[in-house]
Amino acid sequence: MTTTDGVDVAPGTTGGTATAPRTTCDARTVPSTTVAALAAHEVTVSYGRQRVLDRVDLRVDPGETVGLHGPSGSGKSTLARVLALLHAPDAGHVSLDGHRVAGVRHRLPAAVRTRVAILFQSPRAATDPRLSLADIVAEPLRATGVPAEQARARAAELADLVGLTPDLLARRPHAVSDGQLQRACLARALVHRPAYLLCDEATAMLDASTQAHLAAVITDYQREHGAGVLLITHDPALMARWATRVVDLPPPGT
Ligand SMILES: Nc1ncnc2c1ncn2[C@@H]1O[C@H](COP(=O)(O)OP(=O)(O)OP(=O)(O)O)[C@@H](O)[C@H]1O
Repeated sequence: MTTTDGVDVAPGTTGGTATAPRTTCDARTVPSTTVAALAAHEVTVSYGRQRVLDRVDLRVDPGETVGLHGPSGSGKSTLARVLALLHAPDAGHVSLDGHRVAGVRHRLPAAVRTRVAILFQSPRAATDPRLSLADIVAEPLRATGVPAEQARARAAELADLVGLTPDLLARRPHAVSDGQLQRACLARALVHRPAYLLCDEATAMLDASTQAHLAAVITDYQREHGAGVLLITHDPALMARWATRVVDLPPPGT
C-alpha cells in the first residue's frame, strides 16, 4: 500500500469498469472496483446507537450522474457527507481515484479535499451571513492561499456562469433570495474545478426556472470537465431526466 499526501492506495480499487447503464440496485451490492472514481467501501455510520449506514458501497465514475434514492432517514445525506470528506465513517473507507482517503476536512491536503464539492439543500445554513456573495464564492480560494486578485477573477467568472450580477455579488445573504444565494453556493462549489460534485437536494427549494438554470450549469460543467455527479433528490422527474443510474438505499432499520 503506497502512501501519498493524505491518501493511501486502496486495496481492491484497481482495474476499470465502464460507466454503468441506468439500474436500480441495493447500494450494499454495488461493485466498487475502478481507478477513476469516488467510492464508498463498506461504509458504516452510526449516530449514538442508531446505525444509519451499514456496510454501504457506492461508486461515482467520472462523467456519470448517479442518483441516490431512498426513504427519508435512510442515510442519503450522511453518505453524501462521507463522500464529501466531511464526515469520517465508523468503519469502511472512501477512495478517490484509486487512493484510499485517510482523514476528513482540513486534515486532508487541499489537493485532495478540493477534488470533491458538495451543494446542500439550504444555502442559508451553508453560508456565513457576514460575508458578501462575492466573498462567499471566493472563500475556498482564499482558504487555499490563492492570491486575492486571482481569486476575485475566478469568482467573477463563476458568478457570471451562474447568473449573478455585480450588484447581487456585493450583497450579503439577508439581502438576496434563496435562489440567488444557492447560485452563489454553486459558484463556490465549482470554484476549485472539482472532479466530483455531490448535490444533496440542492434544487429542492427553488422555483422551476432557477432549478432548470442550475441543473444546466451543472450538466455543462460535467460535460466540459468530465465530472462525476451524485444526485440526491425526492423529485422523480429530475431523477429520471438526469441520473444515468440510480442506487437505492434500504429503509432505515432494515
Ligand atoms: N448529526 C446527527 N446526529 C444524530 N442523528 C443524525 C445526525 N444526522 C442525521 N441523523 C439521523 O440519521 C438518520 C439519517 O439521516 P440522513 O439525513 O442521512 O437521511 P436522509 O436519507 O438524507 O433523509 P431525508 O431524505 O429526510 O433528507 C436520520 O434518522 C437522522 O435523524
